[in-house]
Amino acid sequence: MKTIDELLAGPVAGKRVFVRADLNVPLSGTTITDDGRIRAVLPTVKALADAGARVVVASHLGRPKGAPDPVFSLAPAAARLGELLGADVAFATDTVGESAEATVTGLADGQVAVLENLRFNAGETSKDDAERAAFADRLAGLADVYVGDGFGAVHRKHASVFDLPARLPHYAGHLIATEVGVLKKLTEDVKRPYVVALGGAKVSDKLAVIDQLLGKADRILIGGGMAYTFLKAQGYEIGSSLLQEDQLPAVAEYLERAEKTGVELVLPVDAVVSSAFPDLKAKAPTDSTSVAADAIPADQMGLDIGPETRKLYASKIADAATVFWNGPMGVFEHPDFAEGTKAVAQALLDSEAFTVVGGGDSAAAVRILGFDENAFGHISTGGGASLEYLEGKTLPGLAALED
Ligand SMILES: Nc1ncnc2c1ncn2[C@@H]1O[C@H](COP(=O)(O)OP(=O)(O)OP(=O)(O)O)[C@@H](O)[C@H]1O
Ligand SMILES: O=C(O)[C@H](O)COP(=O)(O)O
Repeated sequence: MKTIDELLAGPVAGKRVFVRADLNVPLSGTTITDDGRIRAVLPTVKALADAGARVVVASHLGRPKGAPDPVFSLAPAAARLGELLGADVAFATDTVGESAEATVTGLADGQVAVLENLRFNAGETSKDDAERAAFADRLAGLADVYVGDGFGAVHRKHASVFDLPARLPHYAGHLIATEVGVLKKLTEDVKRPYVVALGGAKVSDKLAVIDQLLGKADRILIGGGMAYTFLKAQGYEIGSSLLQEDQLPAVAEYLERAEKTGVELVLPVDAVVSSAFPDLKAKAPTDSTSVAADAIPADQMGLDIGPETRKLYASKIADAATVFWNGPMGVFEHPDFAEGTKAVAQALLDSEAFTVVGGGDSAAAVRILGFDENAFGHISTGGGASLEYLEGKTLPGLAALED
């Protein structure tokens, strides 16, 4: 994989450099609640701008449905990037249309522009190769060189991640180089006991990862939204908690396999439940209570791991040599459901283990809940991406940078 250092070793001034970043930051309205992913791509953007490149930054944000949707605009991220750079950052109100073309044409050497959300175009995420290729062709028209630095999205076979680098000279940015360097160590020589804690809300993506992790980790602790599919597979009532019904047979098989192979697959023994999903903006107090995992009332939903589970998971982390944690244990954005995530973060810090925290929201949770991010071994900007990397999968966005 050629890195940006090779690009910077040659003449870059005046070149239009397309930086595929992951600016998928958590938002409350238009307010960015954690800018970690923007800060993470700064070294690449700054190095290119300082070398006189015309830097075109592109990213997705959230999961819009292939058409413009103001809720998912990258305008707040572009503004924040400008603040962090201490420079004016131009913003194109589309991705490949008139605004993008005019914005890129108007860039002077050393200036930075951000394009609107790539996923406002159906071609970005299309499963149809030709549709993705057509969109990638249009993106390629905006640049001379491609720098891949959106580590959080390298597991996606999307036009800007996979198809575009094939059309331009391509390099890995500083963030991707750093992320791969650290995660590689976990695949090559992992110190045991190796404990993986999984949570979050992208249940369908992350359940599949367990299949592979069963052959690698010594213990897997399950929290967040995915815990309820496991509890349901055990025959428990889970009320209106998140459920991935089509995965129930797979989850039952994981439980069986873990038992046979001696991997500890640890499930919550209690949960913090509420009658409704909380208002994350007003953060008004809720009717939350803690109940045993086998006693979730039919009209309630599980939104965090309970106090006994917190103790249990802390004890399972205490003697680990390596811990990889992806996905908040609960809806940490509301104080009534943040204790599980806090407890796991604290357990990582209390252990002697090499700790890796992966995921946009997981990393944000650590910072928002007041932990010192430098106290962890590595905070990865990728959740699904880091999990799939650890599985040993070929990631489209890394493979595309390789030749
Ligand atoms: N029990 C639960 N029910 C519903 N949502 C939950 C639950 N537990 C956690 N969450 C939500 O999960 C979200 C984060 O999930 P996600 O899978 O996106 O994690 P991540 O660390 O950002 O990983 P990635 O980078 O792959 O997105 C948080 O916004 C949190 O509120
Ligand atoms: O948050 C993430 O994990 C990345 O930004 C990828 O987002 P996605 O899961 O919507 O593809």
